[in-house]
Amino acid sequence: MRSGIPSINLPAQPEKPVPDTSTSAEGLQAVLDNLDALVYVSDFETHELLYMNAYGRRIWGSIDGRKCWQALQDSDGPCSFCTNDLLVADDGTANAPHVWEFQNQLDQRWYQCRDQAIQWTDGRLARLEIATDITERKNMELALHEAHERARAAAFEDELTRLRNRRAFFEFGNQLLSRALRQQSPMALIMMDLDHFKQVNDTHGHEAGDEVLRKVSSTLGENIRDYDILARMGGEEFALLLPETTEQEALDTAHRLLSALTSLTVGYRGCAIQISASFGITSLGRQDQRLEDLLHRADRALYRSKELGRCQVNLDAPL
Ligand SMILES: Nc1nc2c(ncn2[C@@H]2O[C@H](COP(=O)(O)OP(=O)(O)OP(=O)(O)O)[C@@H](O)[C@H]2O)c(=O)[nH]1
Repeated sequence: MRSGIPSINLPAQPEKPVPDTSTSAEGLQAVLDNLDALVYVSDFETHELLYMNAYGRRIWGSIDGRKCWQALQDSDGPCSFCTNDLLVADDGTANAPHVWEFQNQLDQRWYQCRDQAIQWTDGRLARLEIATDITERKNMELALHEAHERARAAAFEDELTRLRNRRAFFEFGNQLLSRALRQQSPMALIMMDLDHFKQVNDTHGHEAGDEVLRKVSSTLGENIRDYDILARMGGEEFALLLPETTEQEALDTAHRLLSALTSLTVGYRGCAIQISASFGITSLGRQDQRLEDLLHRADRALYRSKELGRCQVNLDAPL
């Protein structure tokens, strides 16, 4: 029966004997020198290079009596990250191969290294390393990691002002609250809302309003401590959580911030925009368990500031 595969007739070739190099030194040399990976052997104690295949010699040059740290890393002594200690057990027997990833200092490429202790041809203990270039994969991993970190940071950042956003306020605020409760240390919260901000938008336009929000944010940021949590909670409302801060210190801070904001002039397309803000303050009370307890009181104090004519600071103390 005919199969569906067309057959071709090749002219008869005279049979040539193929030399069996599969186990000869020549054959092994050909394999090692065509390998797409670095293979080297060095003396376990002196670090002198005993062998390096063509892949390695192309990148790091010939062995020439050099030590592995001279040829491969161009360093002044044995590498601080040398893995030799991991390759031999306390009783002198060889451990399982140690596999790790590492960026070479000379060519800056990433390698996955597979290290093991072996007995060299003259009987001495040696280190065998086989290293494959994983730079492309590593760069992709690093790019992914960076993108992930950026996305994470963006999820906690207010896009317009670069301050922390509401989500970040609760995330970090709850951590600070837990610590304050545990250590029974003082803490205060200031809520702040710009006055008649709608008029800024209506008079100068939304972009001018955005510029005011940015300038207000940087002014607030310049007037607080590194460990205070400042966040834009939405619109023209800001929250400032002050760890290790008493009620009186929070009052002083709020007055200082109010003064900084009322002295601020925001320039926008030839216009000088002046602003003011209302503040509400509270401090951590004995019965408080949640951030919302403080937010509720600070909001009430802020509302009072608005009701009493704006551009002022009011306090709602805990029971
Ligand atoms: N430019 C700009 N405006 C915003 C943004 N978010 C909220 N707003 C505006 O902020 C204004 C808030 O107005 P209101 O809630 O009436 O408050 P207000 O005018 O500040 O009045 P009081 O708070 O009572 O003093 C509105 O006009 C919103 O459109 C923003 O990201 N950019």
